[in-house]
Amino acid sequence: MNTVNSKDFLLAVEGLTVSFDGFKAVDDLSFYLDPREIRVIIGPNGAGKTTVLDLICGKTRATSGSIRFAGKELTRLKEHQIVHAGVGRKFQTPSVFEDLTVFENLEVSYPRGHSVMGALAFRRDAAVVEAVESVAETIFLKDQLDRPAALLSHGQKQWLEIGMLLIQKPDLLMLDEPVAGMSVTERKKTAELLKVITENHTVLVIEHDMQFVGDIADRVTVMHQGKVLSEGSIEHVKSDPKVIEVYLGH
Ligand SMILES: Nc1ncnc2c1ncn2[C@@H]1O[C@H](COP(=O)(O)OP(=O)(O)OP(=O)(O)O)[C@@H](O)[C@H]1O
Repeated sequence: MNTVNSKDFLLAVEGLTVSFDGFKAVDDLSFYLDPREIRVIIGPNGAGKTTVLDLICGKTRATSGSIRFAGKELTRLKEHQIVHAGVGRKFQTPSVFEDLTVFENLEVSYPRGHSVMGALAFRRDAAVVEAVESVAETIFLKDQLDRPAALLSHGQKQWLEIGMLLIQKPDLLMLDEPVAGMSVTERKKTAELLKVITENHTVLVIEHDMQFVGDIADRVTVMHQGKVLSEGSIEHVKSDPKVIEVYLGH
C-alpha cells in the first residue's frame, strides 16, 4: 500500500461524470479528502450521492474524470482491486450473516489473502482472536461476541457491519446513511465511534440527519444535480442561501 505524504490528499475526485442513457447523475464533480478527515456528503434525493460512492468503489464505471486514491487511479480498477487498495464500503442496509455469531461475522471478514489455499489454511489463531476482540470493543459489542447476529438490534447490526469493514483495515471507509433507523442513544454512540475510527482512517459518509452531520463532520460537501453546490464547515453550508433553497429549506 502506498504511503501518503501528509501534504497529499488521500482521495482526489476530479471532473467525475457518469451518464445513464444521457442523464448525468454525477456531473463534472470534484472534491478532495485529507487523510483522517470525516467528510459528509449531503443533498436532496437524487442529487447523486450514492452514485458517487458507487463510482469510488468500482460498482459503477465513470463516463469520464478521475478518482485518485493514495496515488492509484481507481477508475481503471475492478471492485476487488479497489478493496485491496484500501477502500471499504458499507451499504445502507446491514448485510451481516444473521446465523453467525458476532465473533464469527468479524472472523470471516478478517483478511487472509485472496488465494483458495490461504482460505483453506486459515485457522483461528491468536492474531485473529486479538483483532476480533479489539474491533468488537471499538464497536461496543465486546460482550455480545457469542450472540448470533440475528438477535442484535438494528443499530448493533450497523455497528457490526462497520466492524466487518474495520477488521480489513481500509484507509478509507465509506458509509451510506449509517444512522438510519437508529435510536437517539445509538446515534450518539455512532458519532463517538466515527471519531475513534478517524484516529486511523478517513471516513466519507452520506447522511440526511443534520444533527448527526453537525456532530461528526470536519467538512460537508453539498451535492445537487450531480454537482457540488456548496462545501465547507457545517456552519458555512447551513447558512449558504443556495443550500437553504434546494435542501435545508424543505
Ligand atoms: N444505474 C442507474 N441507472 C440509471 N439511473 C441511475 C442509476 N443509478 C442512479 N441513477 C439515477 O441517478 C440519480 C442519482 O441517484 P443517487 O441514488 O445517486 O442519488 P442520491 O443523492 O443518493 O439520492 P437519495 O438521497 O435518494 O439516496 C437518480 O436520478 C437516480 O435515479
